Amino acid sequence: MSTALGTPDPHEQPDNVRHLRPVTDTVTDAPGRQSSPEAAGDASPAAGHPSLAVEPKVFDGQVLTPEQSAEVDRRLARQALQRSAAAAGRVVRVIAESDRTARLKAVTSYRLRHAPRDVATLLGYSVRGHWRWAVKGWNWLTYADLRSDVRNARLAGDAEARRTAQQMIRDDARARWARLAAVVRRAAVTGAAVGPVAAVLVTVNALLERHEMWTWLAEVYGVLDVIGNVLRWLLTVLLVAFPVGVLVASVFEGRDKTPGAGFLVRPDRDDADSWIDERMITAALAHLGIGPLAKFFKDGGQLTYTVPARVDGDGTYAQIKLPMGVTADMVAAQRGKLAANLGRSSLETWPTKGDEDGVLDLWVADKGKLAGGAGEWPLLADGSVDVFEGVPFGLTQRGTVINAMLFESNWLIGGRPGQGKSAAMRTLLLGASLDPTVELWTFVMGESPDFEPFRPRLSRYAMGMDDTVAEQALQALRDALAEMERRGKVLGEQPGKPPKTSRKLADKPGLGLHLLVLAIDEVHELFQHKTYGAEAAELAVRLIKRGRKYGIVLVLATQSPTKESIPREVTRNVSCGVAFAVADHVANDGLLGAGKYKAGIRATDLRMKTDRGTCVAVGITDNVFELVRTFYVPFEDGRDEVTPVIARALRLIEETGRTVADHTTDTTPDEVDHLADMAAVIGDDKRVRTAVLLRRLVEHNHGEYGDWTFQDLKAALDTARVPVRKSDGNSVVRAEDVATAITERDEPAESDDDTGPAVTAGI
Ligand SMILES: Nc1ncnc2c1ncn2[C@@H]1O[C@H](COP(=O)(O)OP(=O)(O)OP(=O)(O)O)[C@@H](O)[C@H]1O
Repeated sequence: MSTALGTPDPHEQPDNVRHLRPVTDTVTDAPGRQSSPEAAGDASPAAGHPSLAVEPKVFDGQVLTPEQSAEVDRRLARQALQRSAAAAGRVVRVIAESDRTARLKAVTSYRLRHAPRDVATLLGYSVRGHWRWAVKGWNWLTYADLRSDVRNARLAGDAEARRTAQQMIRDDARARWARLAAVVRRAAVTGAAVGPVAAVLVTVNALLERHEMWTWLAEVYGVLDVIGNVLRWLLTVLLVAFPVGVLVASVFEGRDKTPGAGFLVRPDRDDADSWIDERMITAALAHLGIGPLAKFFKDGGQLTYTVPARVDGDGTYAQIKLPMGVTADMVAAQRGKLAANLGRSSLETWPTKGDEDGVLDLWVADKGKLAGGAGEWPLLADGSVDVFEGVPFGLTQRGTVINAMLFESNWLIGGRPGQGKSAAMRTLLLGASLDPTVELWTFVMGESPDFEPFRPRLSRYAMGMDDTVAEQALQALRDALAEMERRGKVLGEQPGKPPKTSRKLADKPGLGLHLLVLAIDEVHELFQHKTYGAEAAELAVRLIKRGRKYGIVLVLATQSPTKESIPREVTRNVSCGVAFAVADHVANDGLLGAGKYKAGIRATDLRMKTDRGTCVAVGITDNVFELVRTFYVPFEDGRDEVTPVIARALRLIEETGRTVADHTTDTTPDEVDHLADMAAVIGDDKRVRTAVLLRRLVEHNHGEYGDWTFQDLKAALDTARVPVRKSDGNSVVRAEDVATAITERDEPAESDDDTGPAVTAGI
């Protein structure tokens, strides 16, 4: 509802008219904004000036209901609030701006106050940076890093690593001089080409004025002048910028905390948690409860670290000269306590005797590093082997791959049941099988299929609990010994003083000087055999002592490395001892050698199951011992990764034009050649009585004929079509009949055989 009103008197408003506004409501609520003249000026009391005619104003208004009026009030209140907030914001901004200025002033004055200290710090960084550069330069010039490798390798007794580092120094020096020579040569060639031209230009310039020169020559000089000016300018800039740049770079270098100058900073390590340093070792040793050691520390003694704690593979190594009255054995005896003091498990802590009784070699594994297996066998999918270089066997505690030597090395592998002996032996033989010249004889003295996939690659193989296997293993030892004699003669005829079995000789098929590996699993069964044990032990000892030189080696595995089951001479003379988890110090020293347990080299600390596949080994590297995580090539639970490797090994043999030497003799009773045996035992006799023939057969091969009766003999003769004749009332077998039977049997084979003898692996 709208209404037109007369001259407004704001004090006299009808009740229901609370707000009257001009039609063109130009009055704004915003402060500072101009109100319209009608609203602001004309409606003011000044309008009542006497000289001014009072013009009645007409307002267009609206009569509001109380609710609408309340709403307008609220809106006005909100706008007033917003105006106040905006005003307050402006005040805060002003304060803040004045704050920033104050802060700037404070910071500037603080910086100025501390300027001398800051400059000193920067100078300090710069000096340190220059020092680091000098050290780096010196290290580079003197091959300090490689020399340190040589020193460490020498201390560790690692001849191979030492030789490698020394060779690297020589190679590096040669390359460096060659580079220098190349630079000098290039400079000389450039000087020879540019020098004369420059000399001519300088001379001409000195003798002639520019206007006297040909125009083009003067232009050349003009260009040269410009280039010269630019270069001069650049040089001036550089003379200022270079020192500044060097200063800035040296400050950055000085702030760098990464290892560079080795003795200024500790080597960076990812596994900071696992860090073991001399301080921790000293504290751990001080709390072992060893009387003389505790007294030494109490009296203020300081340990001498002949090798300071340093990263060594997956752990830390240190060598310590122990004080008077303390031996390394005493520390080794407290291994558990030492491990606890260092926050490690026993298996991760290896205190052993150094070069002398009073020198402690300590190697501590990084926490949890030994828990992982060795990973995939490097030759699983690809590759061949030079057995004279070694076979990948496992990872050392330092995390490096061990190339185990089979050539000239006899092995004794032992440990409690199910800890990985056969698997380790399998890995060694698998590696050897990938050298096409290697001949493998394998006997398993128990019912175990561990080596079944090897069959086609083996020249001799027998597996089982019965006596025939023991007999064949014994025969193999006898034959290996005879082979050794033969090789001795062949080797003696070779050039060289004295000639030595080598890769070169092994590669000559006619000589038969290739590596012959005779592996016997569960060998204690053979050595303890009541009929064949004594002879087997004697032959094994002779082979171990003398066979190496002729390329014949034994790899023996056993669950029971006691002196009753393994001859002492075998234990003493094998070069590589491998102990998986063992029960006691007797088994430990039986495998690793006398005194090893006392010296801290203990497979007793390996845990059944948990440390399956991990062994302590001696003789497989130049180090006193190795803790080895062996590679595992599975052959169990329907998983067979051995057969493909054997197939590859056979292909390698084929590619070299060889065949697997087949010396397989009588792997089962049925394969015994009865006729040949009869011919052998009849010898030069024309005929022998059947009773004599049977007796001689039993003597000849007890395993095969020991339980034969006359019926068995008769049946065998019938099968071979050899008649039993009568002579002076006795039943006899004639040599002539046996020979005829052999001829008739072999005839078809002989007629087929027109290809000549095949070259056999290694022969
Ligand atoms: N290097 C390894 N890594 C992982 N597991 C392994 C390793 N070696 C062996 N094993 C596991 O241990 C089991 C037993 O291994 P293996 O048969 O070689 O033991 P063993 O000591 O020869 O036992 P036994 O004395 O009974 O013949 C294997 O079936 C395998 O599961």
